[in-house]
Order: sequence, then structure tokens, then C-alpha cells
Amino acid sequence: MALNHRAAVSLSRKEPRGPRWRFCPVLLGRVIATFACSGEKEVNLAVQDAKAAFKIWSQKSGMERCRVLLEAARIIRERRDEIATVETINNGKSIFEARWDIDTSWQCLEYYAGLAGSMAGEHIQLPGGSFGYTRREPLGVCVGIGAWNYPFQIACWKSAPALACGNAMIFKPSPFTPVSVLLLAEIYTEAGVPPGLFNVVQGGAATGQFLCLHRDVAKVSFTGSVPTGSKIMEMAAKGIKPITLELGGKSPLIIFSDCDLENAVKGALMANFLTQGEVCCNGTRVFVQKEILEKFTKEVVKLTQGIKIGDPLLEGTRMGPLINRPHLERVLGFIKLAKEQGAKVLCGGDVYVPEDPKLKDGYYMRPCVLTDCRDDMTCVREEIFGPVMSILSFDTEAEVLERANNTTFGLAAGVFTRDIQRAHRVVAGLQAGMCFINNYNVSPVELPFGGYKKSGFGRENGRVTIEYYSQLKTVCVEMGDVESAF
Ligand SMILES: NC(=O)c1ccc[n+]([C@@H]2O[C@H](COP(=O)([O-])OP(=O)(O)OC[C@H]3O[C@@H](n4cnc5c(N)ncnc54)[C@H](O)[C@@H]3O)[C@@H](O)[C@H]2O)c1
Ligand SMILES: CCCCC=O
Repeated sequence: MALNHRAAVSLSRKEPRGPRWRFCPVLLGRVIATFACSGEKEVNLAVQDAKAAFKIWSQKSGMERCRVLLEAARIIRERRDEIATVETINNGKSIFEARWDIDTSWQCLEYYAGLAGSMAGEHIQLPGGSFGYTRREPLGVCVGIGAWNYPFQIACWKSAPALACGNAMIFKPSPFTPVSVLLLAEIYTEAGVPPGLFNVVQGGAATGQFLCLHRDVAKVSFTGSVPTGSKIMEMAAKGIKPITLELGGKSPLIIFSDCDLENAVKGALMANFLTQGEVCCNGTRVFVQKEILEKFTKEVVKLTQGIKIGDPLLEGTRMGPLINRPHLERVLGFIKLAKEQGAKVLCGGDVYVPEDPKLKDGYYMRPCVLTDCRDDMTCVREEIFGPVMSILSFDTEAEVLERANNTTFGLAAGVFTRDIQRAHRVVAGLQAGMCFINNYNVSPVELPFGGYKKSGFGRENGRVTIEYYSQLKTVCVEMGDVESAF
């Protein structure tokens, strides 16, 4: 599996070990690592190891699991800059942002460590002194399959609740970003999880299929595109396995004329340009009330043109290269089509060639703001997954709500207004799992995250995720004699 990236940095102070991979020498701008794909045999071995580890781990008390997760969180915090550097090389996002990802990662482990000790069932009194109780039990060997945009964070958002509940997890990262999750495996081991409890397998669709179809896999948590999510669902249906699907989006961001304009403009940039625009919950349909359209657009364009693009490892950089050349071409294709369909490019939307000759082969583009957009345009209907904001204007609250919901996706949505009643009324009407009022794309781990409609189901983060990684056993206890019908 070849990885293309323009960065020239050694991978990590401790290279991950193991017989099934090998790194290529790091050369400027090209392949940074080569991995062998895990086939059926490796997947079977990983499941076998995970099953053995599950036997040990699932018997531990919540407090014992809590201590191990806290230790893993501590190590991540201690190695924050190193992991962020690897993530930047892995994905291309700026080091500034990669540090945020690592922070939400260790916070996630801390959060579920906290919940691990308090997981409990119920005691239910029945007639005649009999009673029942429930036990919250783990599922077994869970599989996590990740996308390439938040490689380390996705692995933590899946593994932390899985492990806290007493499960084992086998994680398959995207073949475009296979590196950083190896550090997580190393950290869990150092923190004291039994060998094999958190296992990484590398590969693409075929490896993912072996995992999903494996008879000893109890659950699949998937982050990726809608078409792949649909395939995961089919495979899980064969084995009647529960799944969590974190899929794509085309989320609305609604800016009312009574908003704090400066915050709304900052919010629109946060909603569109993090991680080169490659963010599932991005608010790419920016609906702006007519009265402030001109002023808002002018400010958005000014700030967008100021985004510093370049070497993602430099402190000042805020936008790095896109994930790979085919994806860059796909994003540019959306912009070309938008122009053909009548949209106007106010800034960006073209390839960017940094001055530094070392970066000339990188997959850079200038962040793009489109205006004169209509709801029927491809750029407004389809997930682009790149730095492209479409601005649309609206008149009334009822009109914008209907247009905002007119999509098969339902991952996220945002509203900027100073009118507190309107803010809550509008979010109540929005068909989206993650709604923001007067901010966008902040992700506190205490809050559940996940979609409506084709954006998936199940949740990550928050207390509720415990329910997606555990099952309830009911025990009915008779204290008297059996009252038989026979
Ligand atoms: N909702 C969320 O939390 C969230 C977060 C990040 C990304 N995403 C979405 O992910 C997409 C981009 O990521 P991507 O291009 O990596 O998605 P993708 O669907 O192409 O791949 C995701 C993962 O699935 C694996 N895979 C591919 N085919 C498979 C198969 N048949 N069986 C099993 N596994 C298979 C891939 O190797 C990869 O690890 C976007 O649509 C984005 O919105 C969603
Ligand atoms: C902001 C983090 C959400 C991850 C989706 O791509």
C-alpha cells in the first residue's frame, strides 16, 4: 500500500514493530510508508488474539479498566506533539489542527475511563420477594473501520467506549492514512491492555470485508462514505450484527441578519475549511439572510483569502494539501461543474503551487467561495469533501428551514442569530443529528455525535455511546416456589 505525501520527516521516534509491514525510506514529497494488506489469514489471527484478550479484559472491574484508559490518555497527552506530527504527515492537515485532534482523542479516553467505573445494571423488585436485575455486558470483539480525514481521532472515538465497556477492538484505518493508529496500539499496550485487545489490521475494501463477515466479530463501527456504509450494512445483516454508521453529509449553516456578524463569518470558515474542507459535518450550504448577504460575503471572502496554505508542519500554516491527487481532481471537477451550472467563484477554487520547491508536487488548492448558487446545483446537493463553500441567500425562517432540510443527508446543521427563541425553534426543526447555535465544528467529547437520514445512525461520544458497545442481560430471580401451568 503506497502513501503519497509531500512531507519529508521521519515518521516517529519509535517505529511500530511487527512482521507484517515495512517502511520505505522517507524521501521528499513521495511515498512515506508501505504496508502489506492484511488478508483473511491475518484477520483470523487478529480475531483469535482479540478473543483471547477479551476473556481477560471483560472480567476486569470498571475501575480496573478506568485506570488503564486513564494511563493511555496520559501517554497520549505526553506524546501530543509527536502524534500530531505523525498525523500531519499521515493526512496533510496543519499541525495546528492535528494538535486539536490529539486533544479530543485523549479527552475521549479520559471521558470513557470516567464512565467505565460507573457502568451498572438495575435491581427490580417483583411480587413475593422475587426480584430481577440487569447486567450491562460487553459485546465481544468489535471492529472499527475508519476514514482518512481524522485517522487518530476516529480510532480513539471508537476504541475508548469499546474498551471502557469491556470489549476488544480490531481497527482498520483507511489505506490512505495507515500510520498514526499504530501509535495508539503502542500506547494502549504500554498502558496495560492485554496483548491483542486493540489490534490494527491494514488494507482496503477486501480487508474490511473479511472483518465485517467474520463470524466471531460482534459489532462493526464504521466511519466513511454512504455507499460503503450501505455495503457494511448488507454484510452486517448477514450475521445480524449491530452497527454504528458515521457517514457523509451536506450540512446547512443558516446565518440570520440579526447575528453577530464577526462570529458568523468565523463560524462559516470553521464550518468549511478545517482539514482542507475534508470534514463530514461541514456546513457547506451557507444560507445567508438577504439583508446581510453582501456584507457577510465580503467578509468571508476576505478571511478565506487570508488562509495560509503551505507546509502543514509549519506553525503558521492553516491549510495543507488534500489527501491525494484523484481527490484533488474530484474537488476541482465539482468547481468546474458549479461554474457551468451558473455559480460564481468569488475566490480560490484553483490549484495552489507553494513557492517552496519541495512542495511543488503537493495536492494543494486554494479554498473556494461560490456565490449565485441555487439549491438544484450539484455543488449544493452533493458532498464535495474539499474546501468549497456555497453561499445561498434566503428571505424567511420558514423558507430556509424547508430548504435546509431538503437533502437526503442529516449529519449536522448550524444557526447564527442573536434571537434565542428563534435559535431553539430553528434547531428543533432541523433534521440533523448534530446542531450548533452560534458556533460550528466544535466537538466536545461529552456530546453525542452522529447523523440522521443517510448520514447514518448510532452515536459516538457522550454517555449514550455506552449503549452501542454493550448489551443488557436480564436476570429473573424466583424466591418462592414455581407456579406451574402443568
Ligand atoms: N460521520 C462521520 O463521523 C464521518 C467522519 C469522517 C468521515 N466521514 C465520511 O467519510 C467519507 C470519506 O472517507 P473515505 O473516503 O475514507 O470513505 P470510504 O467509504 O471510501 O472508506 C472508509 C473506510 O471503509 C473501508 N472500506 C471501503 N470499502 C469497504 C468495504 N466494501 N467493506 C469494508 N470496508 C470498506 C476503507 O478502506 C476505509 O477504511 C466522507 O463521505 C465523509 O463524510 C464521516
Ligand atoms: C469535527 C470532527 C468530525 C469528524 C468528521 O469528519
